[in-house]
Amino acid sequence: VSCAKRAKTPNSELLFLPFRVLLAELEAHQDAWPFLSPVKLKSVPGYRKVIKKPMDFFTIKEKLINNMYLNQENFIIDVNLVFDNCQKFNEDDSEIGQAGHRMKRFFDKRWTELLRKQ
Ligand SMILES: Cc1nnc(-c2cnn(C)c2N)n1CCCn1ccnc1
Repeated sequence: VSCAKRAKTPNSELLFLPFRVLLAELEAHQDAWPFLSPVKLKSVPGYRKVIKKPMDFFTIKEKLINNMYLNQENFIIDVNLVFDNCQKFNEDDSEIGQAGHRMKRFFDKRWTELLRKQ
């Protein structure tokens, strides 16, 4: 059975509700623009070579909707992959690099607030 089917129970929907809320907040953030959709590998020289596992907010949302996150850990790993890729490919003082640092700080803050509430 594919993971999508196995995780289709209602409580998993409930379990992942905070992630959908959190992801919506990330997407609505003013500094989210570099991360909203997959990097166009054909038009960004070097990206495919340097970044082994590209990730973006749209892809994360697709995986969430298709129940492909079997636990909280995998969701966090993908979100952090977005920011780690950004830091790897962009200088800290670049536009995109700065956006990535601000987004990571925002995510870390909201994630700990969410955890404390549970
Ligand atoms: C995310 C991310 N990390 N690096 C890039 C990127 C894309 N082109 N160049 C030269 C980069 N350093 N991106 C994607 C940024 C996507 N973007 C750029 C303008 N609007 C969205």
